[in-house]
Amino acid sequence: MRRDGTAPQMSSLSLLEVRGLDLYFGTPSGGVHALRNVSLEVPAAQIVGIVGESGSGKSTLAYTVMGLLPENAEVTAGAIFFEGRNLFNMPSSARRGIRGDRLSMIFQDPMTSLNPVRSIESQMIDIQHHDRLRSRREKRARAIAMLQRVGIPDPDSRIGDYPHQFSGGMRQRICIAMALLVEPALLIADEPTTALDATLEVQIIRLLKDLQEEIGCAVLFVSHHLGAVAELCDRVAVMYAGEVVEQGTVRDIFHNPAHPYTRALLECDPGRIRKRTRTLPTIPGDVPSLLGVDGGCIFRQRCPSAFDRCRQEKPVEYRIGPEHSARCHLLSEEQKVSA
Ligand SMILES: Nc1ncnc2c1ncn2[C@@H]1O[C@H](COP(=O)(O)OP(=O)(O)OP(=O)(O)O)[C@@H](O)[C@H]1O
Repeated sequence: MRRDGTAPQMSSLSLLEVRGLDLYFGTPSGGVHALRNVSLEVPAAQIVGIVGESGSGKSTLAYTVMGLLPENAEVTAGAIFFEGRNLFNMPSSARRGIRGDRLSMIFQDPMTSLNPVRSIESQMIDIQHHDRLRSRREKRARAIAMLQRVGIPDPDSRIGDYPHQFSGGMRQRICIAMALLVEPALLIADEPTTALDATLEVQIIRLLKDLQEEIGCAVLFVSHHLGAVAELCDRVAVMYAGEVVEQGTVRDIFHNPAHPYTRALLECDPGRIRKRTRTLPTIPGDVPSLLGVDGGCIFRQRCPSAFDRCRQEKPVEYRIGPEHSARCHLLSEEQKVSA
């Protein structure tokens, strides 16, 4: 696994490539090792889900890609390539440019991205500031058309309203409209439906899928909700306590899970996926502390199949299929992904 920041060769078609990422948060109790050797790819125009229990590092990964980490975070290894360029080697002005233009994000709470004291109109015109060819009038017309597309009734008159004048579901639709107005190559959606009721969630998931197909952007979709991931995504990465323990196509993960953690999530109650239960099933035991993580398998304390080697040695990534891999000693040495 390359962790040196040299450009990727094997999968040069991917829009986003996260390679061997290690990240710590400095805290008074010591360094929280929140991401460990995380590698992930998002091919152009595909939807990749990241699923895992609370504290597994999903949001931290999303914020690292966006370049929106808090001051106590430090990336100690790895690289992130976006459209072939290492984001960590760019000046911050170039990174900001990419963030407003090629990369967009929607958050769990719409008010994270909406300014409560500015009208939707001024915020939607502002977000198009990279576009120097269109006039303000044209930008307003584009904003209205996008509001219409995401299902805001009477957008012509409502565009002048303020965020508090819309319901939670409508606010999230407005955030989606704003994020897609710049026609990003990659949209990062960090649990965008968690604050909504189940009916609204279904509507927002369908809207995201339709818009992704229309615009042709890729989506990195962070979620607790296995059903939503199964419905929306092409590929899935399963995270546990700061590591990607398994990744593959939706079919690989939901029909042929290889890692005991993924299996535990699915076997707890397979009907939950169908019934659209919105929280991840609870599996016995607790997520381990990320202070002073040792060299063994991170899942071993909760793993029904753990054996001696799991305590002594961290599993490498084993290839199970063309796009399917997992980090577990139960998988044979012959399937090891070449280093
Ligand atoms: N600013 C911070 N300072 C210290 N530790 C942090 C900080 N932000 C996150 N962490 C820790 O990093 C780990 C990963 O957190 P993260 O929020 O990325 O997980 P998550 O999978 O997104 O969880 P959730 O589903 O609850 O949002 C957790 O142990 C968390 O406590």
